[in-house]
Amino acid sequence: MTLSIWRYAHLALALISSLFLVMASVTGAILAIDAVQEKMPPYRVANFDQITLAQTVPVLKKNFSEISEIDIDHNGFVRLKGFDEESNEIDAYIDPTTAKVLGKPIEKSAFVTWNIALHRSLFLKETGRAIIGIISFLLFLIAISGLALVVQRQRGMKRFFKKVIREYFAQYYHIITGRIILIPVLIIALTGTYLSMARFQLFPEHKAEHKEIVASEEEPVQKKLADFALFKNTKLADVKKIEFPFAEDPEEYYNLKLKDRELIVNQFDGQVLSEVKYPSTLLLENLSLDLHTGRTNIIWAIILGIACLNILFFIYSGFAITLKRRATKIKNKHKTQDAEYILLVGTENGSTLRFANAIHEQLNAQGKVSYLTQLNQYETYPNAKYLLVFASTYGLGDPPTNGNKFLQLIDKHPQKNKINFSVIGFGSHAYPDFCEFAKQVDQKLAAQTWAERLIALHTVDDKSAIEFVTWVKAWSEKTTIELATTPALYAKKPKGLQKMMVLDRTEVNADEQTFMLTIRTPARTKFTSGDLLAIYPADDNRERLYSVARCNGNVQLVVKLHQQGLGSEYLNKLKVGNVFRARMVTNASFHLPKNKAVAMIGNGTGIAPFLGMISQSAKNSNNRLYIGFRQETDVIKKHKAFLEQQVQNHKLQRYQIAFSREQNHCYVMDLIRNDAAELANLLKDGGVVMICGSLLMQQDVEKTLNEICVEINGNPLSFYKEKGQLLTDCY
Ligand SMILES: Cc1cc2nc3c(=O)[nH]c(=O)nc-3n(C[C@H](O)[C@H](O)[C@H](O)COP(=O)(O)O)c2cc1C
Repeated sequence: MTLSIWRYAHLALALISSLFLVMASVTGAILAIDAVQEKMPPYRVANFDQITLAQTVPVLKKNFSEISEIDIDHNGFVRLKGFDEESNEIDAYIDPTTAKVLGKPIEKSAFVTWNIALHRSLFLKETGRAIIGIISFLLFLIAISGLALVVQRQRGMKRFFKKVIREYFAQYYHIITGRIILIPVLIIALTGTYLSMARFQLFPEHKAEHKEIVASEEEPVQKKLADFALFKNTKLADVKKIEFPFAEDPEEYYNLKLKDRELIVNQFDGQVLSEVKYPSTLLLENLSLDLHTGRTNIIWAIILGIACLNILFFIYSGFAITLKRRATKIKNKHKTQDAEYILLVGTENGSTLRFANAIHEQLNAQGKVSYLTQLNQYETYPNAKYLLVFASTYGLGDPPTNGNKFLQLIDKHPQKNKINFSVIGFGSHAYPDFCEFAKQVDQKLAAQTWAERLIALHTVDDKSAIEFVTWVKAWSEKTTIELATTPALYAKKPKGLQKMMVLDRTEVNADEQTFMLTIRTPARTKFTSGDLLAIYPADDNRERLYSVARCNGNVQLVVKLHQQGLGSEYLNKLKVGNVFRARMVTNASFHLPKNKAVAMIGNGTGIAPFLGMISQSAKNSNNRLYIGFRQETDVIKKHKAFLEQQVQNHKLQRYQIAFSREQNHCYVMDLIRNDAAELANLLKDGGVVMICGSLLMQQDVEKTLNEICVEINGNPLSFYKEKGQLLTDCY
């Protein structure tokens, strides 16, 4: 229940405000760049924060014949208005310690002024300002409801920053970036709201009203300005403006506007004649402006800019999540009262509905009267013979939102006839309470006098079509209703597949049971050696990944043929000229590092990405290769010739091959041990070790490398791993 309130609040608020938020975020990001740029001119002097008025005012008085005022802006730039010794009018940034003119005041560009107007009021004057104020407040509510959703999802505040289980891109990064950027977004929203409230004078207005000052009758004597206690104790950084006395008249004073108060100061002896403190609402308004604009701190301005861009990403990913949830719709041909088969679905993100729909459609196609609905729509079904419950689990083993009332509804609507029920739980072993809600439903139904369990509870881990088919078979057998048992029919079809063509292939090598494929991808496909080719051999969501090399712009891979191996048998059936559908997956953690010495270590098919990396290497690269095979075959002879060529081209420093089943058999570990000192040195000097091939080989290689590193370098391999000097791609 609580989840749904937060979710609907979060979504409704986002829907209402999204258009305005897009505009405010884009203009906000531009203004953040402007805030950073504003600080670029070198008008802020060194040690600005340490300079006192006693160091500034006398110097300025000496160098200018008349000063009307100085302004100190949020960048720490000091602007002086007055006249110089030659009576030229001055309005410029100056060095407060030397009185040197540094530059002319910078006017904001027309584009930035336009942006500010749009950001503050949408060009709608007061109405626009009111809208923006409301949107700021809505953003605050969105952030709070988002925070509540993440806390619920993570099962408590303490686990707020714990690992998020990745379901798909939009969902994952909505949460990940949301957690990081939450504080800046809350600050933007709160300060924006406060500024709008201040603008509409919702706080008492403040006017600095000084008491009446009576000038002394005595002839004033000018003390040294540098000796004024006030000037000595006041830092320039705490001053916003000083209005200078117009003439040497006892009734003319310094008017000092500090950050928190305003002072009237006697120009002859520096006495404070009147002091008015600003109210806290005004101080808060100034703080809000600093925090909202980032005008006082360049790093904060950058964070605000990133937060604005992130709000745009939230809008995109938030709507992507919503659309995904609503992707499958429920369609019924028959009425509830007539239905013999009642299918009830408990889903949060819609995938369970896809499975239920597939069964619903098959039943309808066979002329059965089937009715599909959500768990919370449960009622009495006068004609029902079969009840099928498809239930996912969320939170702490809780029901999904559309099933949160179901257990109570079972008590509320006892059925009149006997009904055979079957429960299928959808969940994930990544969570501790696997399919907990489905288990509760199964037990609750079993306790009803009208209900008879047809088959035991079945569970489906991570939307597995294969596990779902186990239930399909069991239910079909009991009911003698034929249902499709091909997993592919229930699986989500992978998206974004591209057509690829086989350009070349070798025969399967009899000893190694390996073969090499060269494949052409569509022209604009981006990939490099070390990336992965993803194929879907059964046209379902079962994916098989292969490490590839990029050779002459084509994909090259070495495949080990496994008996009844889904992926390898599929690839083995491909002939030159065949076209199939697949996609390239970027594997950035296994790309060849630039400008680093690299030791490539692998066995068997693990050579594939290395062949591409070597041919893609720059001349005189400090690469070496240690590779292990069973026997020397024709394909390996070809590899050898290729490697020889690369050594001559200075793309590979050297290579060594170990054959485990040749006469003087040796393993890749032996090669490593022989080169122990070199490899230890390579790691010590910041070089990288890349391992590709079997997991068993990886374990042995890491063990050997660890021994070498401890012995020679005095550091375990984990020391280099943490520094990203060990890259692996093993299977
Ligand atoms: C935030 C969250 C919490 C989850 N909690 C559980 C859980 O406690 N137990 C479980 O078995 N599965 C849990 N799951 C996994 C889902 O039940 C599973 O992915 C299911 O197939 C989703 O079905 P749906 O797309 O129909 O909502 C959770 C998933 C998410 C996103």
